Amino acid sequence: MKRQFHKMHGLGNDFVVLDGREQPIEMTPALAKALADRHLGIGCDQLILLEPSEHADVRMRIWNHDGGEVESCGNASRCVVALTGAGTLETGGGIVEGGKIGAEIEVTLPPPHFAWDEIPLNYPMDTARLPLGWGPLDHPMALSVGNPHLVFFVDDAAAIDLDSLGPSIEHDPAFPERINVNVASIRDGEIHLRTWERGAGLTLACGTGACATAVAAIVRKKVASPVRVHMRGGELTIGWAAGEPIRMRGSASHVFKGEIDLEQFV
Ligand SMILES: N[C@@H](CCC[C@H](N)C(=O)O)C(=O)O
Repeated sequence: MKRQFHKMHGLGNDFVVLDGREQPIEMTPALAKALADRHLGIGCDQLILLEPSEHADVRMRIWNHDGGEVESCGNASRCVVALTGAGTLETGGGIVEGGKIGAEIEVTLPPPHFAWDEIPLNYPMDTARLPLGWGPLDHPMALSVGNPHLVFFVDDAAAIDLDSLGPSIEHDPAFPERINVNVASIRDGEIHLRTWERGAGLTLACGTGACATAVAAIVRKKVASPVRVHMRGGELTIGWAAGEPIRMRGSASHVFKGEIDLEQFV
């Protein structure tokens, strides 16, 4: 049976969104990976499935490009709010609130976690400044904004060879659920960010990466809130104060609507 899908993106971080609220869809890692494949499927960084929720307007489930199901996706949260008009989303990373502000979408993620076992790390460490390093990258902050992130501050994020460092950091045994890797530079009070995403590689933008990096930069007193975060695909504005949820504002774009026979992929 053919199913409708929406191709969307947030700053070039692209998604295939399927709606299983009325007619359920049985998603598997293999099906998600096949649909996300840019040669053999529709192609996307993350596959998003909408389901009914008892706790929010919509349940949003997320699979990475490699077929692994994960907890949170900041850019997709804005896209789902824009697509459905939902005010609340149930995600594996908690309830996300969202709404339209002018031409942009603002979503609010639950407060970040800094405890080593909540990120999670494999053993206790000072998460504010991990005693670890990989080549030119060292002493990152580790935190969870619903999903796990490392944030490295460097002089020039563009000069870091993330294509080779990203995979080894993502798969380091210190991180039992693997990890998203952010490298950031601060210029004129604003953040310039590149993210190696767990399960998706180098993307044009990462919403939760921008949130994690803004939180880390505010904790280390490198910037004030709200802060502008520049990525290759565009900009986000992130606001946060200790103990509070994280506010992220930016665009959400609908590219096209299509139909696909899911049976052909199983
Ligand atoms: N692109 C996303 C994050 C998607 C999930 C991430 N790769 C993970 O594995 O946690 C975003 O915009 O936040």
